[in-house]
Amino acid sequence: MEIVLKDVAKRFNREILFESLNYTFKSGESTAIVGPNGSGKSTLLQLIAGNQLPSSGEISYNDNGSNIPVEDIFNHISFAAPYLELIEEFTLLEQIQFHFKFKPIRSGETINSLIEYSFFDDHKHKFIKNFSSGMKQRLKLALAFFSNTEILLLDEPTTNLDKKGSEWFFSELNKMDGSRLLILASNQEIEYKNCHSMLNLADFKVC
Ligand SMILES: Nc1ncnc2c1ncn2[C@@H]1O[C@H](COP(=O)(O)OP(=O)(O)OP(=O)(O)O)[C@@H](O)[C@H]1O
Repeated sequence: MEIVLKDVAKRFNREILFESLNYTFKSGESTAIVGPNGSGKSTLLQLIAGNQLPSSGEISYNDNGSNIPVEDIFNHISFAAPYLELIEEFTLLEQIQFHFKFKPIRSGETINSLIEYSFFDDHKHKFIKNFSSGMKQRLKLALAFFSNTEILLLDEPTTNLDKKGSEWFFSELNKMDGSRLLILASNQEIEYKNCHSMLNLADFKVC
């Protein structure tokens, strides 16, 4: 899998976040997207996920020589971010079952193994609306890690996680399937220090 950004620019009204962005993300590689607050890290993830369109330029997705249309890329992506919502009216179990109706679960894993591995055993029937912000973030990450998708997008992954949650996150990140394509947006070096490469949006800011 390759995600190719060709001359990508994004602006909101008169504010140009970045332009002339040329970059190729590849399977088996992890890339950190860094840059100051407001430089467009989250926006770039939204473009890559196909949730927003670039103002100019092109994003293409190539899987072993065949092009994946942007409207299908959702099937290949797991995306965890503090601003992406869970379904508050669901219980934990319902949320997980619902998620895996759309994305296959990783080989060898089950809903129960996800619950156990992510320390949710005592919360199976608790409503998402009653989860703490750290529990919600841990659940979003667990759903992304346990989904059998080629592309993993993470935005500020340790937001709201306590020490145990952060340790859990880093151990899961370390044992991630090496064939996945990881893009991690962050302001915190501890989150992205093990990424193979870094894309600094400050380098693509219009002066
Ligand atoms: N839908 C929108 N309409 C108008 N402006 C927007 C919209 N979404 C984002 N922006 C603006 O784009 C800029 C980049 O926002 P973004 O959240 O992508 O930055 P970021 O690098 O992720 O920031 P942070 O480090 O604070 O998380 C900000 O100035 C933001 O206000």
